[in-house]
Amino acid sequence: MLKATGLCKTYHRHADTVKVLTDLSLEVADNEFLSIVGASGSGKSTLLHLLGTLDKPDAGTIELNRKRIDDLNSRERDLLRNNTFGFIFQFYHLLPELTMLENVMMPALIKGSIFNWLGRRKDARRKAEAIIDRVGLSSRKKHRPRELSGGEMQRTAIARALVSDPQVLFADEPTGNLDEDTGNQIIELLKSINREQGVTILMVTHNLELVSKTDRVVKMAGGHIVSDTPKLTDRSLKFQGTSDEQPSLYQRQAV
Ligand SMILES: Nc1ncnc2c1ncn2[C@@H]1O[C@H](COP(=O)(O)OP(=O)(O)OP(=O)(O)O)[C@@H](O)[C@H]1O
Repeated sequence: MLKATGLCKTYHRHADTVKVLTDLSLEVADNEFLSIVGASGSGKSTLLHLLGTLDKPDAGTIELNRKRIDDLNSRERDLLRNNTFGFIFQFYHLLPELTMLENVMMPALIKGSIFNWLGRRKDARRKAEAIIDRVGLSSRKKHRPRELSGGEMQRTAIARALVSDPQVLFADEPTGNLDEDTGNQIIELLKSINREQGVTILMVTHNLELVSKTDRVVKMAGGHIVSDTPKLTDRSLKFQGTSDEQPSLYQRQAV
């Protein structure tokens, strides 16, 4: 349902040019939970930004449900991002002066027309409260972001991304600032959102432990996809190496 073909992206800064993506193609099916890995600077965030229409490719096309989305004007892109996509970033991007509940309500308030503002506010509040409950933060609704822990801020960011019922969730290092246990809680939350609500998730991460919990792993290097590992299950794993070696993720093969 999300299909990128022949994507190219070069950044220009003063006299420097940085060629980041070259002829990259990728198809992501509905309801997939895909992780994107690779060395720092390999273009993972750039790819996520292009797919999420936060930036435009220099060449190539991006389709969502067989419709081009790379050539939309800025108003059409805003609508797509508000109605169909959700975004979770490493640094949360919460508005500091708003309460946690208001932060979560914000996308639902922006969505739709300026008419019936009061009715929409009521709906947005009801929806936000249900999602806050889902992410386990009902007791923190009146807190400002500075009064929340890192894990709570990230769960707030997830709730905010979900409030407008996205089809696709883009997560850029969603556990990057969190300790291992909190990171695991976040990944379990993303997994349940993927399974129970059928939200397609594309996640950039450096954390191989988290990667192993996703359906499919795309590895990038030098502006290309260098490996694309399909869904792995315990029974479909074949380990290379001796039995007493711990197999790494990239030694696993789907059979
Ligand atoms: N706006 C920009 N202008 C100029 N260069 C940029 C810009 N954004 C990214 N780059 C460069 O493009 C390359 C790829 O960046 P990108 O953020 O996509 O990598 P990444 O794989 O996500 O890295 P990391 O794992 O460190 O976050 C880097 O060399 C980066 O310096």
